[in-house]
Amino acid sequence: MNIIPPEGQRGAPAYLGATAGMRLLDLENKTASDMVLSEVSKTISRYPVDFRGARIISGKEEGSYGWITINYLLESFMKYSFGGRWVRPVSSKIYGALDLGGASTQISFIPKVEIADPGQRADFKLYGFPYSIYTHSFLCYGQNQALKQMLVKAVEGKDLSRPINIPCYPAGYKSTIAQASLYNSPCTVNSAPSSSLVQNINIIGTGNSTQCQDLLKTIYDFNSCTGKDFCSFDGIYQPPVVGNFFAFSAFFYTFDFLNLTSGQDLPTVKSSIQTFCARDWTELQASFPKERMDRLRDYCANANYILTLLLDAYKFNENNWNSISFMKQAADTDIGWTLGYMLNLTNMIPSEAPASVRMQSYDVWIAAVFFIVLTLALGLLMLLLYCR
Ligand SMILES: Nc1ncnc2c1ncn2[C@@H]1O[C@H](COP(=O)(O)OP(=O)(O)O)[C@@H](O)[C@H]1O
Repeated sequence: MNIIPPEGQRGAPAYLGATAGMRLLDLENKTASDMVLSEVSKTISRYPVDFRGARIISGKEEGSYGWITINYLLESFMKYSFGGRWVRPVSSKIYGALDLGGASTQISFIPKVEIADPGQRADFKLYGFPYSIYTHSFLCYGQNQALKQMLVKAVEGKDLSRPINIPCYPAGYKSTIAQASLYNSPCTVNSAPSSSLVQNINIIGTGNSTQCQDLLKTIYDFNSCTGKDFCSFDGIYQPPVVGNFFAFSAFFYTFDFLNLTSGQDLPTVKSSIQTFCARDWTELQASFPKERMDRLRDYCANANYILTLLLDAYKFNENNWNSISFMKQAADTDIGWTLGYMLNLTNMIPSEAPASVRMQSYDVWIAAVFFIVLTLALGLLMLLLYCR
């Protein structure tokens, strides 16, 4: 309400889209998630805007709208050639999107090969050109749920009366967690032991990147990809990654905190994360007194999670690592699925190329030069005729 001028508020379309946190609640307790949506709808309806509804968007929508957002902001879809024709954009100029949330993560890009699984394909027609993108959203692999899965794996089969070492937490970090809290999500509930979950578990951080990555790799099911040609994990089809990517939201937050968003190569990234993880917890707190404690504790775990997700799951490697840009914004606008959602629902991106289009500045410049030359030539001709 602060941003939209009062005279524009009543006509301003407003939508609420909910993502993976609500998808999980919907699985756990549908009545509760319906109540949340109905309450937020009631509240937003009281505002003087054109509210058009609240709903949980699908993972496919979340992945697709993130991809639309970045390419819209970078103007990858718009190719208008001199002469007034729209030409097909160069596909290498179209970016892939990597989004990491709290409860899910999305990967979307235009692959080199035909997309073999229609379940992971989204088709669009934008400005007159068709696009088929590969997109997949992994529920339970957002960073909060991934770390919960990591803790479950760390305590599995251990004697819980003794302290448990957690290599993903900074060296010297100590805490006590309720056993039940590890299994209070649809992402981990099926791993709960049959005994009652009443123990309190003492955990100790050991800050070891290599062991942390080994532990994190156990949360993916790579076996279900055995024998499949193109597969990331959990048996999910994924063609080889190709082209340039933007990695945003939590990919950015974690790498920004570790000063790793300036295009560092993979060995540098790995060694920075290793050094950060090995730092003593007391010293870390003293060095970052303003940082939220839970975030400071999780940066080591999240950074290693990002490495395993990009390298082991999505199969980026040392050669194409630098095709990933870790960004928060493009064209001074925050990147995420929300802008793409809005552009789609308000039909801001036409599916057909506009019949008449504004001239691009380059074309205007050429036209101006042409006009001046023509005027001068005509002037000279008239002068010549007059003198005769
Ligand atoms: N400024 C920040 N610094 C570090 N981590 C953040 C920041 N903002 C959000 N996060 C973390 O990034 C993850 C994704 O956040 P967000 O994109 O808001 O969530 P979601 O996509 O699940 O709605 C969460 O784990 C959240 O705790």
